[in-house]
Amino acid sequence: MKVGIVGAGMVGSSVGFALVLRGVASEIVLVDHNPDLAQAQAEDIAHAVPFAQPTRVRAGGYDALEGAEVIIIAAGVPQKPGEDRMSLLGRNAAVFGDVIAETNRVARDAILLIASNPVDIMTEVALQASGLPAARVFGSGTILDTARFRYLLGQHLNVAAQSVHAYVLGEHGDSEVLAWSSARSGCETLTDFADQVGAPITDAVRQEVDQKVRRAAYRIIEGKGATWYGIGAGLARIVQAIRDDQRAVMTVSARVSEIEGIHDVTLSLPRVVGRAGVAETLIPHLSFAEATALRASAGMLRETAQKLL
Ligand SMILES: NC(=O)C1=CN([C@@H]2O[C@H](COP(=O)(O)OP(=O)(O)OC[C@H]3O[C@@H](n4cnc5c(N)ncnc54)[C@H](O)[C@@H]3O)[C@@H](O)[C@H]2O)C=CC1
Ligand SMILES: CC(=O)C(=O)O
Repeated sequence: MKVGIVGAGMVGSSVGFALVLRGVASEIVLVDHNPDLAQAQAEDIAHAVPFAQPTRVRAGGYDALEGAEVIIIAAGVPQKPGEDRMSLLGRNAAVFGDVIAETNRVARDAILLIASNPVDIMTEVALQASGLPAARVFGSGTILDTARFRYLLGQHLNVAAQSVHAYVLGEHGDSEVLAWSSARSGCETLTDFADQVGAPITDAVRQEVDQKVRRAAYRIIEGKGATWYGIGAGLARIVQAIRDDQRAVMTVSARVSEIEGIHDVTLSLPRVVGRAGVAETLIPHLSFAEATALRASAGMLRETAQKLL
């Protein structure tokens, strides 16, 4: 599969690297408005190929994206320490005007996979600017927050994160909702599993995990300037689900006609992802508090998108 990456900075290069390590793409093309950067990243990533999987890695202009089946968009600015994702909106929406016009021109059949922040609104911008079907324009959404949630629960329960089934819903951002009530480990409810292994989920544990998930980006950006490994791996995992038509359930950001009384909003819910993109949206059972928080998150995203578009 040919995969295009627009924006060859930390996120773009990390997903390129992860695609090579996982052997997901036969060809990767990096595009950036700084062509020297794209060229240098492509060369560096290509040098990992002999240690990984056969992949052609190159840099190019937009014309080089012709024939790409998936285009990942990670162009724009990242947060500075202390800055929230929403504050990037004006700057990144301006970048997307040019980017989507170009991807439309050269690769209208591609799936657009959005990573730039604020990712839910940027996905809505890409959806409207491209005019493509909603199934083929979606964002990484809370795939990273869900990974953070599963990892932390796995640590608490002393079990593999892969055996923890728990989702973060709504905005990829401050209003996100950790769906504790539907979380499972193995086939047990989270609380049953936790009690059996002697690691109960107390209020203090909930609070600590919630803050560690919700504040992860702020903490990491404070320490190293940006985040890239987690999202790089997550984006490569989504591309793999598309390439192999896996119909894997993932929390990605896409348009839903209605959720918790809010209409036509783009946010993360558990979704079936396969060759055609988003094949199904699942509406989870939530506690009253979770449903209320999801309504607030959806309402905020809808209002923000309406003001912008
Ligand atoms: N969805 C998620 O979970 C995550 C999203 N992000 C977001 O990803 C985006 C990229 O972050 P980084 O890679 O750290 O930033 P970066 O600054 O390292 O890379 C961004 C790249 O975009 C390029 N660019 C800017 N305007 C462009 C245009 N018009 N056409 C082509 N390329 C253009 C820049 O030259 C730069 O190389 C940010 O918005 C950041 O907030 C970052 C981490 C996680
Ligand atoms: C930067 C960002 O969105 C994250 O690491 O969650």
